[in-house]
Amino acid sequence: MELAPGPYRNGAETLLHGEFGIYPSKGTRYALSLTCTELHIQCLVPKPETDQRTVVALADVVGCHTLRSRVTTDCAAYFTVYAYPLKKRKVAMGSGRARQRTARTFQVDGADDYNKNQAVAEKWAVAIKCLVLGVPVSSETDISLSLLPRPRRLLLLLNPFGGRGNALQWCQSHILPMISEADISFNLIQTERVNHARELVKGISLPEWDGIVTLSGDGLLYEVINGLMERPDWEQAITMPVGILPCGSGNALAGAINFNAGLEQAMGLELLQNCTVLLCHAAVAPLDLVSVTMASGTRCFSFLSVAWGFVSDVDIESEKYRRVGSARFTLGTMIRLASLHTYRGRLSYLPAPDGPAHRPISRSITVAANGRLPLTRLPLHRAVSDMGLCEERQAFRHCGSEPPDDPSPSPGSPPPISASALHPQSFIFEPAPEEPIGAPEGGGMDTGMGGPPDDLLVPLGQPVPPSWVTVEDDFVLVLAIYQTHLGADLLTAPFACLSDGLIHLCFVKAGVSRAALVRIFLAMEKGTHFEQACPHLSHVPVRAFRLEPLTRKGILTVDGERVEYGPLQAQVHCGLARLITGVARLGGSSC
Ligand SMILES: Nc1ncnc2c1ncn2[C@@H]1O[C@H](COP(=O)(O)OP(=O)(O)OP(=O)(O)O)[C@@H](O)[C@H]1O
Repeated sequence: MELAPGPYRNGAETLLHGEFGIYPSKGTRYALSLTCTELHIQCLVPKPETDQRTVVALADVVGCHTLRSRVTTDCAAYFTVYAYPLKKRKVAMGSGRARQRTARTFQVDGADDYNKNQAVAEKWAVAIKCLVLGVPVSSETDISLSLLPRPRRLLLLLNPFGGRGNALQWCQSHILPMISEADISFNLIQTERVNHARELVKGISLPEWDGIVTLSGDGLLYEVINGLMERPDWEQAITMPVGILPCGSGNALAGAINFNAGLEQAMGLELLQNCTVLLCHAAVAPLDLVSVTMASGTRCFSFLSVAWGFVSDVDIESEKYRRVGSARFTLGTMIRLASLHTYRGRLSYLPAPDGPAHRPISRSITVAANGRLPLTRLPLHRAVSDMGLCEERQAFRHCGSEPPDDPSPSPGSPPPISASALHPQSFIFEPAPEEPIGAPEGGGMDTGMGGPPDDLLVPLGQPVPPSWVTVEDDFVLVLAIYQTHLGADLLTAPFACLSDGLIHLCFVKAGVSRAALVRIFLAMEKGTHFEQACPHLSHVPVRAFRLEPLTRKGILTVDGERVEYGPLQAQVHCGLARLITGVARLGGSSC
């Protein structure tokens, strides 16, 4: 193998260059070149008639493993690159897209000595893994194992009843194989009831985890965020990277993550695969949270939206059509359109000054009277984890023990995940003993909720400050949204960013025709609804708002979860949480 420091193609620096065989070997030889973004594979033997080159985008790669043959006389070493490129495929109703697993195994055989070949294979594997994880590598870098961070440990929380109830099946068939290839250690827990995830995260020992990932819709992540914020050490807890693998029906945050990564709008399995690939890439970005306070004094933290009127009506009323998946919203929309309601209310808001708001959050650890963090370390029994798998692979990789006859996992076949690893009853978790568990009806929580002070708000009983704007009117809908997506296929606020410090207050006033409303929602799929200049639709970027329903009955939701009906107010806290987005941006990091 030789290092080729010069530019390769399009000015991209070549980090590594080498000539290898392939497994299974048929005498074919390839030249491999690795740049920061791509792996170029050029066939050398047999010589192709044209300059045929396969380019693997590292954005589609999730991991790379080194392998050794069981045949002791084989002194070659091997490395396998796992990638999931998007492929067009024929589906029942036309054509769709899906990611297709490719596992290419290269044979390093330049030396007569296994150890020398192994060193080369490891160098390639480390370089590829560094690039996938966003660890900076250049042609000057001395590539060695020490560059790699230790494998991540993720707590996976799966709601078996989210969406159409596919989460467990998709987890086994798509998620676990991919994250195992990415060397992610996991502990998978199936939630058993409402607020179970919330209780779990209140009791975990933070240093044991590099992230908490929900496998469901947005509701489960809402529980996780609020569970973290309920902890006495919330300031520390909320810096825990959180992620979402969409198995729900709305999947709004997953839609936003997909959009943030520059990927084409996706639904269902394609969205899940996109988000799992991004999860493997580890990059974390700040995420705005909005503190919502209700008349009862209940306070909760929201990452998505507050909705009243048409949107919350459809969301809650369509719950009964859950079995049809995301189509429940289309069905609910048609039904709601047929009996369009208007709601009288008072909407007050503090307009945002021009430009994004990046107010630093002061963090100070809440310490108990004895000077220690007021949390007990609790046992999380690891009956549902991949520990066995990881240890096996580790031993195989570094000691060369138990090498397989066939070092290459056959393309398309995921690594073996034991079905018993997914047994629904196989974990025990003790909730934090010092705090009462459970929340008031409506998804909120008691006033003991931690979190930063809402310095822009005055108590709900008092008039809003004079700098606020108030609109009293009949509304068809009021939607405060802070992410781009209201559902995986609803690009409601295309201008929103994960941490712009803005609440995008959107409202539609009474008088809008049904046809105009349909046009707005149809255009929302592409995010072009504001271009229609509908006079009834308004958008104001704000820092805080107060909503006072003057109609006696109605539905209010926070992140799609129903909350108590009545006045509420909210303020944004810029970048309070951390979201696994998989794409490195300025100010981001890795989990
Ligand atoms: N085992 C369980 N049984 C019943 N409900 C559960 C269970 N686990 C979690 N939940 C609750 O299910 C609710 C809905 O879950 P979630 O929002 O994640 O899925 P969804 O509603 O299908 O998706 P979306 O919010 O994207 O529409 C959550 O509020 C959560 O509290």
